[in-house]
Amino acid sequence: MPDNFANGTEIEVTNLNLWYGENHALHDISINIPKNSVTAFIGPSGCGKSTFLRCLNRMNDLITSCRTEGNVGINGQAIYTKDVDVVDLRKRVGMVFQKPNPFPMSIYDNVAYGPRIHGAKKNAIDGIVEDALKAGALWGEVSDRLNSPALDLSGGQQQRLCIARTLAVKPEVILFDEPCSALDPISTSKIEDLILELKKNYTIVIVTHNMQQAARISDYTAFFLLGDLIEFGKTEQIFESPKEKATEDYITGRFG
Ligand SMILES: Nc1ncnc2c1ncn2[C@@H]1O[C@H](COP(=O)(O)OP(=O)(O)OP(=O)(O)O)[C@@H](O)[C@H]1O
Repeated sequence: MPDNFANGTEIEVTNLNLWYGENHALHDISINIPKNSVTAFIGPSGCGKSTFLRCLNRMNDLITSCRTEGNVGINGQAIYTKDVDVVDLRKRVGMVFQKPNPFPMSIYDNVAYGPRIHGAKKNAIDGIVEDALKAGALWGEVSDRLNSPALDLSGGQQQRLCIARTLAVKPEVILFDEPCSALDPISTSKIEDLILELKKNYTIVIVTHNMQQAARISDYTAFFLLGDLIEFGKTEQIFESPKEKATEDYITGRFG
């Protein structure tokens, strides 16, 4: 497993196991995820990609049947210890979901929401909103209608708004759970360009069903199968010379 990344390690996972009730859904996962890179999680439906992604900001805590063992460190800080403030953790490790989910409020208020909760000064909010919308590649399309309802935006614009909303609280990591699966090809391409831009400043982890997308935008790829992490490496290596037969079978379309 590569662990001497050019920019260092951002996320360190050691022997992570997860159960939903009796269902042992993740088996002893260990992986180091590099800083300032895009890492893609691929694998057939139900293999645990989204479950594992949600472990990285303790989103599974919200599921009562779910139990986790093992360690996850973000920038050297363990996140499964008792003293961790999960609200602060989710600010550090933001998440963008499959379906754009803006709040039913204005474009401005969507982006201002997080900074306000986290105590940003009133006179700083305008600047934060503008910067986040610019970084989310949406400013040019909405700067003259910041007070319009976010739900009036197109699906692709809503997804970029959700990214801007995540950026507004200055995360270290952004988790994307199939962010383009509800979008058309043009909106998808805008989000992919944005992800490539964002990796300069953030560590990105993306779950995708779309192998072309993984090949286009990720630096590293992890292949999961039935709750196991089968193989992890540079994307080029995983797609061109996988070490495991199961990886090869999956990427060549023999199953999944
Ligand atoms: N909230 C939940 N409660 C109980 N079991 C769950 C829950 N979410 C997922 N699972 C189970 O955990 C396993 C992994 O599911 P998960 O959604 O993480 O897989 P996935 O690889 O992301 O799938 P897909 O590509 O279809 O989204 C599956 O057996 C699934 O049924």
